[in-house]
Amino acid sequence: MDSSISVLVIDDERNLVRSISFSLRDEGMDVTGAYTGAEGLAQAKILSPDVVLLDLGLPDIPGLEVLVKLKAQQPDLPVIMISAHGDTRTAVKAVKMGAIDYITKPFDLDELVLLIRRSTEHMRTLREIKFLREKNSGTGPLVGNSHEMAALREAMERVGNSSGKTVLITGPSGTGKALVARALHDIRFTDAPFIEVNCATLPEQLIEAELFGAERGAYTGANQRRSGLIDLANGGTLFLDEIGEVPINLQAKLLSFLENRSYRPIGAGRERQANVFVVAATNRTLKDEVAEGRFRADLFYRLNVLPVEIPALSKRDQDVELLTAHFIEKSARQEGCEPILLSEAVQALLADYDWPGNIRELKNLIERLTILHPGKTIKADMLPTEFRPQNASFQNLGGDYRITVEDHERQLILNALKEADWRKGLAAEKLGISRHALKRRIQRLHLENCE
Ligand SMILES: Nc1ncnc2c1ncn2[C@@H]1O[C@H](COP(=O)(O)OP(=O)(O)OP(=O)(O)O)[C@@H](O)[C@H]1O
Repeated sequence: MDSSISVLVIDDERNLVRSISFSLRDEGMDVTGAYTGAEGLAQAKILSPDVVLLDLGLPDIPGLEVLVKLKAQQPDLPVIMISAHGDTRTAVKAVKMGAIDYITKPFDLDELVLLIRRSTEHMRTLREIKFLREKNSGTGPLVGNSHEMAALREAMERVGNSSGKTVLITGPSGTGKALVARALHDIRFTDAPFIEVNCATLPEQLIEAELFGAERGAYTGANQRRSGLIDLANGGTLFLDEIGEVPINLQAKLLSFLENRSYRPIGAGRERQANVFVVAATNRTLKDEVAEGRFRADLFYRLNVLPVEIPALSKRDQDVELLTAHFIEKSARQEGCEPILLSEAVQALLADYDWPGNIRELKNLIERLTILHPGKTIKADMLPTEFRPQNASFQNLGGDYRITVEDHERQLILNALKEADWRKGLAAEKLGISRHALKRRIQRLHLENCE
């Protein structure tokens, strides 16, 4: 029951207001009716409702004008427009002017209930993001409300405010290592250089000269003295991204620099000093690299003094919803369009997905959907194929999309579990998903007691 949702219906058709009120109250919502624009505006001021249903054709003030006034009173109030059949143009205009969505008369009351729930949920998430952003302004633009994220923020505060000079950030690709590196720099310094070096993209022959610098004539083509990036980072941060890719023959020189912050540019007679905070990052397991002989053990231990680990997104699925809402808002701002909305089926599919490309994959997906379907409600068949459950039919669904997908999923999972004699690892393999994803689905579909 949605006892916490209060709805203001502004429409001059008294019968319609009555039947809407009846249905919504049945769903546990608080409903107030207003029959003119002026009355609606006054009620909105007194009640501060969670959502407003606003008719476009009111007798006293045009619906669009009421919308503008409502948004001026309460900018983040979700307003759903009610449009007459054939007036889609004005309804679309209203959405461009800030309404969250519209529904056309005659409409199905179940559809209206869904729309209200989705709109209030969307608004709640946006408010939560705003709140978290303000709360976390000390640790930069990191979004996420999972325990893992809280632990990460704590570790960052500790490391950023410590006197430690070397940090190693580890985590799979796309989890936010570069973002964390920048945030650590921002905690430690207010106005200092932040120099980023991607050790994977620099050609092996150039990396030494780039990092340490070179004297004129030190090698063929060195026509003038060249400052190294370490020199440029002096007094600030040197971010060594993809540290696992540093060629083995350069690792000793790097180690020596990390130990005493002194280095010798190529061809130079004397050593130089640089006071830099070194933040290194890798998506490799450096211990394995050491075991395989590709990474020096002493360099690994020197780097690993202050480790910061970022877990894969699949290990903190609690963050998916907030990150999704964050990227929806950001992409809409970037594209200058209304934010997309996600249907319940899509929300369920995103929550279940394993995100092998982590946050980068989620960000790219939302950007793509925003560009392709600006301001639209995203349905399951608009998602790339990897998001859709195998063998589920997406044609001709008509009814409750989520339930239909869930039925397919439940049946597939039960079949796989039975075939695998209830061994989850084997069943997950048959389904082509991870054991972790299978466990989550078993919980969501309440299949725990079927064994
Ligand atoms: N917690 C977060 N909140 C908001 N945005 C995030 C978060 N984590 C990552 N991102 C965004 O996701 C994208 C990928 O992050 P980033 O480039 O920092 O990952 P990475 O771990 O350094 O990846 P790689 O190992 O491939 O270099 C970036 O656009 C980043 O801004």
